[in-house]
Amino acid sequence: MRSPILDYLDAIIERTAHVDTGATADYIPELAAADPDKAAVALCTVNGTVYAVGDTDREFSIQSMSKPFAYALAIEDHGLDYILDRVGVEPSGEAFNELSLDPETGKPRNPMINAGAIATHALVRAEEAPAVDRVLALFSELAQRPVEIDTQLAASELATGDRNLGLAYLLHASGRLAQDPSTAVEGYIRQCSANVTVHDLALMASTLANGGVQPNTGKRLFSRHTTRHLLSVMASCGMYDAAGDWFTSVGIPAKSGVAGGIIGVLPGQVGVAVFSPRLDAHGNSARGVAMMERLSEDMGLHLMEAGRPARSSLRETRKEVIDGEPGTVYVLQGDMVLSSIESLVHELIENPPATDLVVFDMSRVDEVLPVARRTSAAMAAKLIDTGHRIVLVDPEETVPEFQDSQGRAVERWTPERLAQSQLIDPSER
Ligand SMILES: NC(=O)CC[C@H](N)C(=O)O
Repeated sequence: MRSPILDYLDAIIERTAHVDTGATADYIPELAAADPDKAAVALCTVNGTVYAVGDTDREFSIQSMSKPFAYALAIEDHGLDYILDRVGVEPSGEAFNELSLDPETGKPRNPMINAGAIATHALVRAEEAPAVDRVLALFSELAQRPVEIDTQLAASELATGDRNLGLAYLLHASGRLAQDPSTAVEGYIRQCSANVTVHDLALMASTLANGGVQPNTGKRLFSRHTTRHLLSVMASCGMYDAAGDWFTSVGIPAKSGVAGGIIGVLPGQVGVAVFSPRLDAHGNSARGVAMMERLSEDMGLHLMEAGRPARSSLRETRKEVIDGEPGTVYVLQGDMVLSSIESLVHELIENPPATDLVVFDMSRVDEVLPVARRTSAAMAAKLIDTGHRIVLVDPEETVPEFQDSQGRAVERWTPERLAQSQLIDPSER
């Protein structure tokens, strides 16, 4: 049976087929000659299954979508502070190939524009292998297949690469380039000429959605922290001078390339990739943007969407006689996140338990985030200080080492112990 997800992606291709504005990149002769009507879309959730439709076998150069991955590699090589000292993270509001550095710091403004990407490429450790080989090896790990350079394309871009060379000399003159200009530009252009499909890109993006772990091989390629940092930079700078338009309409971290690809990442959920070679004035795929807008709208990808308000974590409150003593049982449920712990604490403060014995039944709780643990430890201390005896029923050990914020251990019961000792006060039912 064909997956309805594939049928849905077919519909995305169909519904955006009429978008034929823009033109293929003309400053790289090989790209100018690309078939402009090719189109493909793919998605891959953090579970690792790729759904791809359209011209899915079509290989095209990764171009600027290589920048985020090379940047993450440089961070893993040197640590974030070292890289931040050399390349900024502020959106430039300028075209991707603008000949400019931040006038105050002399640094490239961010790693997603060419100035920052050339500087970043030169920062990738190259003692054991050329930086571009390490970047290619990384792409291959991400895509689960050997990714190779289109050498004809690389030669074509090098031949017309004056602007990037100009940028590299500018960086070099301000002491901001770790290699000599022509080596850096050649390596950077080869990095941009790696050939990929939307299938590859969806896997690459889903690794970022998955916090840096390739979902199928289980291999950690970037730390969680590097991944979070990278996605933040993609959100603010990934679409160049269209970053604001993009983030308000599509609302996910993304990166485009001048061959017509765009990747987008919904953290924790999914990586998406689209391909269509005609570019808009910002150098982003025109139909690709249209596809992404539809995907975002239909699948609710926008990060700023408030979503369903978090359900209260308090399922019910019961007054019971437990072991012959009156007690109050709070039955909690779901994930304990900021909003749910806040609603519980609010309830405990507005309607303090009337009994000394207070039981928190956490049998239905899935996960307790650190913020919820801290807040509940502080709340527990207040309840103990006001004379309450606290019992936790937590068979799944969602908080294995829970104590109140004064370091006092709280009592733990099994669900059976609670069930046996319960004698529900009929007047409360
Ligand atoms: N936006 C892009 O994809 C630009 C990449 C291209 N290789 C360049 O440096 O001009």
